[in-house]
Amino acid sequence: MVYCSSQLLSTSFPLLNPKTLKFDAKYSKNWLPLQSTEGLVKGLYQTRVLNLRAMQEDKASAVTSDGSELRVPHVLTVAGSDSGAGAGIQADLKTCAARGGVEVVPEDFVAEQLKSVLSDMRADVVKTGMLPSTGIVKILLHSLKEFPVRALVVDPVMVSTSGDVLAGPSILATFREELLPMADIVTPNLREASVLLGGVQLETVANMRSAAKSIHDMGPRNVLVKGGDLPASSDAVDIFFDGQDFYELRSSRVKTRNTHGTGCTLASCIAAELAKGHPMLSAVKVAKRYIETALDYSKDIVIGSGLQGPFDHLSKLKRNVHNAYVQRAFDSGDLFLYAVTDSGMNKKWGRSITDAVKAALEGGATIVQLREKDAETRDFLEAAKACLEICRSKGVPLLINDRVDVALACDADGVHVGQSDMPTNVVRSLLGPEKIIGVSCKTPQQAQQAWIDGADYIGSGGVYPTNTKANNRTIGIDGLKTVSLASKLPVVAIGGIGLSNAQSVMETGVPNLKGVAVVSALFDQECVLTETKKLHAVLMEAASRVK
Ligand SMILES: Cc1ncc(COP(=O)(O)OP(=O)(O)O)c(N)n1
Ligand SMILES: Cc1ncsc1CCOP(=O)(O)O
Repeated sequence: MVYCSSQLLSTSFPLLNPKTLKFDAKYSKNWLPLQSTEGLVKGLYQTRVLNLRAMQEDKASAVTSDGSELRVPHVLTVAGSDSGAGAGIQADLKTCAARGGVEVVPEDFVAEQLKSVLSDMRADVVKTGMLPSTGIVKILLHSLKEFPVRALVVDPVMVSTSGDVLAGPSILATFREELLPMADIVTPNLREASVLLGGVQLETVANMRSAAKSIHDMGPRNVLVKGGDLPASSDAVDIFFDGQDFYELRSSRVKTRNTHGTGCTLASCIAAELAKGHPMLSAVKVAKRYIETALDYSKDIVIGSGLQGPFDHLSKLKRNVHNAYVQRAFDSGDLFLYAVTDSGMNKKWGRSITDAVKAALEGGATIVQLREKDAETRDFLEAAKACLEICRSKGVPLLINDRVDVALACDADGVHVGQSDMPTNVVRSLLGPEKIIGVSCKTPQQAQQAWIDGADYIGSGGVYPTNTKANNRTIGIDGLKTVSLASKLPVVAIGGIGLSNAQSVMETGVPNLKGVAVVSALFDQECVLTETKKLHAVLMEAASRVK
């Protein structure tokens, strides 16, 4: 069995002497030159190899009874880290272990590691996974007495997915008698709960409740019996018992083979929430929701061909995991012919938003904004999703007017906001660095602020009077020039612009004025396609003159 000490050391102590746990050049001397000359990646694998190598080095100097040197074979693996553990350094380690190349780390070594980490980093919460020997459990308990933590989360890993019991009778007794009484929460699945209780059958939610109670009697402050393996259950039901009340925590069962590591993940998430200071029940609820979401995001991922596959822990950080679309970077040229929709106008002419957007794209629109002032949220979202598909097929960005929530929900390319909408810096923090943000500006100060707050472009106007937006102050061509000259961001002109005046707007000659944004000139017209084509031609003509 490989009990990899580098799990404990990997992130914090890359070049440690395993005996003293101090930095020791001895453990780097053979390694660093190789690393620097070969340009190898530093990181997890380096640590693991070093630890193995370090341990082996000490052994290599041992002498056998007949006086000859006991030479332990060394394998140096130079590879990447595969978090799925099927390839890379993890596969190398497992293979070496299988072939007799790695040994279980000595208990005093684990004790030293725990001491080093707990005394130095003052952990808030400790979470345990598979503990391979009674000695190591005892060392852990001893360390926790010496360096108390706020909470101990015990994931009693005792039965493998294939059903093998990983913990022998003596370790089981230590779990029951010593580890569980110190735990703030223990999180057995059905098989582990059954093993802890001496082999009782657990087949119903009622069984799970009595198991939670019996395990609680062993001493942990809280028990979570996980019912993922409960037969004939459409929900994933877990029973949480805090010694007083039972809570039946249900989530929908995600149909996927990618469930490898859910137990470790759930317990780690509970630990993370506790470390942040959250109460136990809410930590458990968050963890359960996190698992459900991550499983759902990863349900169709295909990695490996075994019975179980890994899921994507970082799905929350990646919007729309299923969507292979990679948004291209914003280009100020996108502002050339900016089509801004208006549901009232399209309704008046008897067409859907999607038909209107299709026609505008066909006519040459280079960016689209959905400005659906009267739409119900759900209809707006549906329209946005449909238009997004159309725009993406043409490689044209689609922005949402005002509604950051709608943009996030459909993963639109960005948002346009006005001076009384959500502040631009808040929009940026919600949307992240890649999305496009436009801001309406009528003054140089607003333009300066938009730049500071992280906008990508500004919309400036109304250049001319308009019937589309009520009570909108007109700034004229001069106002547009003043704002554009002051702006560090590209500018699109808006307000009352159409075939008759687009050329005058573009001929202002301010270099960062990149195009015109229009509503009625395209959408309050019988044929969107024709009008867009005509406006595109006018803009092209103007652009050729300016050059
Ligand atoms: C490109 C572009 N420029 C300006 C506006 C106006 O936005 P805002 O000031 O938020 O007013 P409403 O559009 O919300 O009425 C715009 N939408 N697009
Ligand atoms: C939304 C907006 N913001 C400033 S003017 C305006 C309306 C533009 O519409 P139109 O192009 O029909 O004048």
